[in-house]
Amino acid sequence: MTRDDILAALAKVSVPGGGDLVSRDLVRALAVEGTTVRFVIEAESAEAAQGLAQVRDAAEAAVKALPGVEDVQAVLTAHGPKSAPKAAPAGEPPSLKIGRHPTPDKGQGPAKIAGVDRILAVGSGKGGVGKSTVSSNLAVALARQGRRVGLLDADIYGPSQPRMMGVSKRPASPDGKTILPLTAHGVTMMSIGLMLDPAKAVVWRGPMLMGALQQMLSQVAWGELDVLIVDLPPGTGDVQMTLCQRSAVTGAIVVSTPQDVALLDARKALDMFNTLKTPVLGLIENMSSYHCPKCGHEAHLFGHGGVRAEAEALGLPFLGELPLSIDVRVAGDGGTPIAAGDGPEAEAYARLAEGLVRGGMA
Ligand SMILES: Nc1ncnc2c1ncn2[C@@H]1O[C@H](COP(=O)(O)OP(=O)(O)OP(=O)(O)O)[C@@H](O)[C@H]1O
Repeated sequence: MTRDDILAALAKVSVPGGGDLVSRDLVRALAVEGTTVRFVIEAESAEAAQGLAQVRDAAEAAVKALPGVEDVQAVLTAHGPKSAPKAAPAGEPPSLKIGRHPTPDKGQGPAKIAGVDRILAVGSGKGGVGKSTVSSNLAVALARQGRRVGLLDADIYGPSQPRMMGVSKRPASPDGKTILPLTAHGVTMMSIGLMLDPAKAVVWRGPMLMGALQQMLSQVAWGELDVLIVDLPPGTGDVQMTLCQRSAVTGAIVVSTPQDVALLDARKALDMFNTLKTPVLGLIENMSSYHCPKCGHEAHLFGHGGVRAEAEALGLPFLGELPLSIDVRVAGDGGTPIAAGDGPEAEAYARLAEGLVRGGMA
């Protein structure tokens, strides 16, 4: 059983309004693991998604009928805001030149992004604590709650959102100036990883990357958004400074694991946001607890509760804890964030998103 076999089966599933799942380009993040097949059907709008429930059932049945397939999981999602621009056809290079020297700050102060109500920066003191995973899942969880959400991958040194959100198309730039973002799992998204030839990116120097970040902030046509989530690079560097000084960032969220070493670094990130006068909206503990899938025993591999205690000590809100789970990694690697499905991890993200909406942060 290959991807092509599965796509051939999905091409036989008709869609209301004409065509089939493949010819209408509705299948995303197709993943085959052993005898399990996972994919996402992404409708053009929330209304269209409602009418596709039967199509999803038919798609699952069609794939399940293939020899060698035992389990099929199809998730139905919708594009975000109706006004979201259409993506460029696959492979079409943008006419825009990305990457240039940054323009000097003329002292005009932080700028708002037209149509965007709030900008939330997600940072971490050290790499690998799950900042990108939290950013993408939080974006998807908020979109599932009806918020209009954008996700900017500002991790210009190692962009991971295209992989985590299952997007690889190049964004279009019809006028050579405006960049049209893409849509995935109900989230409007943009990443420098979508604009660059990966082989060339590595030879870029800092200033060129900073110029590219400025372009992403000022030239992407985000449309109307309740919240734009910005996935920062780890640590405390130029990107954080450029973002907080040039854009009207509503606030920052700092992600940490519970270990002491991670917390030590998280404090540095908190100090940096203080220096930049960006309000810290709260802390999140990732990789908090682990439930053994075999026996259900709960373990705390990196400790537990350290981030909550740190937030209390600093007088900052503690926004929530997210479990360590292999499914979170597999989902992220497969291009469908775990928050797009059901289960305890998706529920943890839904609770986190609810808290942010209740607090007026998203
Ligand atoms: N709660 C979790 N459970 C299991 N795996 C996780 C969890 N959170 C993140 N991961 C995995 O840990 C790895 C690092 O996560 P991620 O890339 O989100 O971290 P990051 O802090 O953004 O790192 P970077 O420094 O590379 O930007 C990824 O493989 C991700 O799938």
